[in-house]
Amino acid sequence: MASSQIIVPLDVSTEIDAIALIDLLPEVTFWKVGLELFVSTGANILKTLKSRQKRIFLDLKLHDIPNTVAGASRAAARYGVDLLTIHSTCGKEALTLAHAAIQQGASEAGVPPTKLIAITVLTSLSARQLAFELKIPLELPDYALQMALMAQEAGLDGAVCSPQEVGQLKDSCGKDFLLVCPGVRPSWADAGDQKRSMTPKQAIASGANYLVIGRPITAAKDPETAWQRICDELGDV
Ligand SMILES: O=c1ccn([C@@H]2O[C@H](COP(=O)(O)O)[C@@H](O)[C@H]2O)c(=O)[nH]1
Repeated sequence: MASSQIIVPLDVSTEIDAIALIDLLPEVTFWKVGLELFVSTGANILKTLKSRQKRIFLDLKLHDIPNTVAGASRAAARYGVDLLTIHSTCGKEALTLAHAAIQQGASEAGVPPTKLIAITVLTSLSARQLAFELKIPLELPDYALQMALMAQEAGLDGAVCSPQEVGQLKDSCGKDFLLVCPGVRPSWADAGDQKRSMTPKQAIASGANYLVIGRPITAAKDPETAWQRICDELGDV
């Protein structure tokens, strides 16, 4: 296990706060830019991260009709980001077009193609919510698997899932299908709004390629110590 498998979200609303976090945690090599920061400040932060040789997960969770997600994916790929998210519930046609648009955007910009990964079931949802609020009749792990398989058939590079489903998805989708797990919580951290958590060590042992760990680090009294504690706990997994 390398600390390079941990992605830390920049869930702040100003560029100043984002840069303060990046400076505070120089050992973090992979940062996530999500909706709060991107909507608040635009794409400038991507240039800042690139100028510091950081890897970028652009977590925009695209969800729209095929033509629109394709346009947005093409535009995102031109930034040369490493990962981009789209909701699997856009459907297979939208996923396929978005994936093709990324190849086009990347080749126009002369950058390596962004890996497009599909959100299966948000880690903030419980099995009960999936059944009673979203009216999905499948059991949650089976639904997450079906979403991942559809994304794989559409040519996507991977999926986002909770650590609780990652083992089953890895077995079914194979080792080359990238699995990124948010909803990761060390035993000493609050779950907050995450409903299907596991510890970092359990998530990696179950097959996650990358872990997204935010508040246990960024909202800690001492983020550097929290980061180091997580790296130490992962040790030799
Ligand atoms: O299913 C998902 C997809 C994305 N996320 C994002 O990951 C981080 C998690 O942050 P924590 O502070 O560790 O809870 C956050 O940016 C989410 O937008 C997710 O949690 N679940």
